[in-house]
Amino acid sequence: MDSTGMLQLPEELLYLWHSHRTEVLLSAGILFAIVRLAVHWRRRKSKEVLTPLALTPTDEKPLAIPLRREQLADANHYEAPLSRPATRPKAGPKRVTGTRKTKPSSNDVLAAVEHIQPLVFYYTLGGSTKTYAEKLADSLKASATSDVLAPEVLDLAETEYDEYFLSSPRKSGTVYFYLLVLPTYNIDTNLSAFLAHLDETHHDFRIDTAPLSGLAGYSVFGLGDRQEWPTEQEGFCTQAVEADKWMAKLTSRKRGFPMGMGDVRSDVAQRIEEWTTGVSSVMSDLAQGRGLGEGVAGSGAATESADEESADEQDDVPETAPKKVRRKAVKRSRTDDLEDMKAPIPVDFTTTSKPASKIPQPPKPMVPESSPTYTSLTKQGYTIVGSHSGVKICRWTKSALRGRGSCYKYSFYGISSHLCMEATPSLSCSNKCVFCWRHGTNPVGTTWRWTVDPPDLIFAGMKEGHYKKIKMMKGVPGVRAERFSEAMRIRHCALSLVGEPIFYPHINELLGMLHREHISSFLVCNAQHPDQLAALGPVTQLYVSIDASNKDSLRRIDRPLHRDFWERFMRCMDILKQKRFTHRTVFRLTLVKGFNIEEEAEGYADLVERALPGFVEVKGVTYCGTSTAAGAGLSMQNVPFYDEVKTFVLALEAALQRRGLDYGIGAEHAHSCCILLADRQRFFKASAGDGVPSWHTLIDYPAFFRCLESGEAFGPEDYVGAPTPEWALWGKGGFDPRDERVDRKGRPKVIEVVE
Ligand SMILES: Cc1cc2nc3c(=O)[nH]c(=O)nc-3n(C[C@H](O)[C@H](O)[C@H](O)COP(=O)(O)O)c2cc1C
Ligand code: SF4
Repeated sequence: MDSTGMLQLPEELLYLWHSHRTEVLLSAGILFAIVRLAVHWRRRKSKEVLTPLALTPTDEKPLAIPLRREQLADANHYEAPLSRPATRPKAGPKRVTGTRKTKPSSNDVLAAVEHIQPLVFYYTLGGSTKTYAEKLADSLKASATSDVLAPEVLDLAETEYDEYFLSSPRKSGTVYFYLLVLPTYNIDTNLSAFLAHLDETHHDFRIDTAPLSGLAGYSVFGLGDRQEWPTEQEGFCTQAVEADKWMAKLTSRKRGFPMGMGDVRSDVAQRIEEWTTGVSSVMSDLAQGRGLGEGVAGSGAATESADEESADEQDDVPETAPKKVRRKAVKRSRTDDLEDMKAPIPVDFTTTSKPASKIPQPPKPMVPESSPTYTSLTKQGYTIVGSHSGVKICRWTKSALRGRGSCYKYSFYGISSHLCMEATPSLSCSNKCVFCWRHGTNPVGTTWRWTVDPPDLIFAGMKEGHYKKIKMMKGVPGVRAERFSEAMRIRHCALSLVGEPIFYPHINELLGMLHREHISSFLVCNAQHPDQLAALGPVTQLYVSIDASNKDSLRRIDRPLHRDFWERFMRCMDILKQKRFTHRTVFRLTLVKGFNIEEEAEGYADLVERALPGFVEVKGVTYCGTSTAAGAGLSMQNVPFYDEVKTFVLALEAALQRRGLDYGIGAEHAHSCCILLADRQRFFKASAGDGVPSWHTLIDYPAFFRCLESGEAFGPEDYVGAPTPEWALWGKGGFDPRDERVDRKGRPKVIEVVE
């Protein structure tokens, strides 16, 4: 190229650029894009190779957890509750993935299990706890089977807590039941460290809330010294109580049997023996696949009394309203015939003499399973027995099981509420009292027009229903082992739940069955069935509800279905006067402010003069808040204060004395707003020991059964019991100081003594 050509080259290039620049730029862009895509694709490929595919086996070791809980992932334990993220979580909203895990129920845990392995843990300083733990183990060993193996005994001082108390031990086909036998020391010991470990495990946010839920169950027994630490508030067995509390949380309430407690200076041997029997039977139940109880894991389904409505006892309340009273004019049969009644024959309780219908209707069940009444009653906690009877455990029974006091019948007559069954053989009644607890769906009537269940079926069904409900209490916190064991033998029956017990044609046979099993009977009737009252056989204590002192008041408050209700009522007074020689008779007055208190003391005194009952129980009404009550114009305003009940009782006592009747105040139970007047002639007498006269309102139950079995005639004076306890006398409040008093939330309450 010459020099001229050289000079023209830039011009040529510029010309070329101007004429082809679009194509050049486009081609360069495409080339660049291709290169970028190629680079990107290569990078992605290399990334995928670095991360193994899900579920692909890898040789990489899992990250070690730099904490003291490594063994949680150990194959000998249930799944590790710790889950630590391998990478730092990104900031931003938390994303939750995966499926919701349900907690294993006791039955799930037991599904594939062949044996129960009891583990006995103990702690000791002085040696006594070790001795009892070994005795326990020997006893369990003696009764060991292929289902419930002989126990292993472990000293907590030599046990790795993490091995047993961080997750449930696991062995194929075996599930463990922990038995903890613990003393209490108010000084720092290894036991304090053990309790701290349980506390820490429960509060450790990294650990599952119930890491020991894989256990079949657990139970704790405490040894303490009552001489130095008389009550739980003062320190008796507090460390065992604490262990029980933590174990309940860690196992998700798998308390298999209530906590037992024994005093090393007195009853420990007996208490631990009872507890051993209890835990053995629970383990056998578990081995036979019966689970820990009904309802929920650990039988904790039963309502916790501390949280429960503070409804007062619901006994002795009569029936609610019928829509329409249907009179069945069957001729009144003689009560003597009731005993022999085998077929369901309608019994007429009225005094009308209408001829019977030409075409008799076949009797129907009173409360069929398909009826709304059945649903309503079972919802309220009643167990329906057969077709017309019911049983329910009352709040006092639950309270007594937890050592929190019995009902007023304990203070007045010596009935421990945890030994008491509340039942009725007739859910139907012939009144519709304004203060009735039932919610308006109950059967009512003046005649028995339903099928009649045989008494043995009723008796067996009542007991079964009662024990079933008691058993449901075994996992409830605070239930005392010895009371739970005692409760498995019914000693008293309050035939008063709802309805009218003497409505049932075979009431005497049913009473006979109770008495043959040495179960005492308290029967409450509504003073509307004089013939049945006259024919009533032996009863330990016979109540008649006296809800008013005159006809108008009675109509207003009881709203009776019988037209001749007042005549019936007065006839019952006369029958009761006769019965005072054979029966321990009681007037039950329920005071409703604005209905039956004001200016009625004189009228009630007249009734007492007519019937001469052994006792007059005066009780303020308990407001049930139902629509029935509201419809009758009842509100909290109608519930008298205890002071008002006291004022009334003093007025009644004075009115009785003016009539020359020697009644005095024998006992009180301020908590139930209840006061007892008693016939001084019969129940204020010299004590066997010191000869000093005092009130004797308690009942000698063994003497009652002896009288009954002797076949001789006997009266209420033949089974008068020991003196009324000091704390139950007038002015002392009536709360047994040995029981713990708590408020509605279960917190200890200061005892207010009424002076
Ligand atoms: C220093 C000391 C403190 C105690 N503190 C309590 C206590 O607070 N509450 C209790 O109920 N018993 C208490 N006790 C009683 C023991 O719990 C009881 O004697 C138990 O049987 C001891 O068990 P061990 O012999 O296996 O160590 C205490 C005993 C001692 C020696
Ligand atoms: S008498 Fe029995 S059923 Fe009635 S409140 Fe007392 S414990 Fe309960």
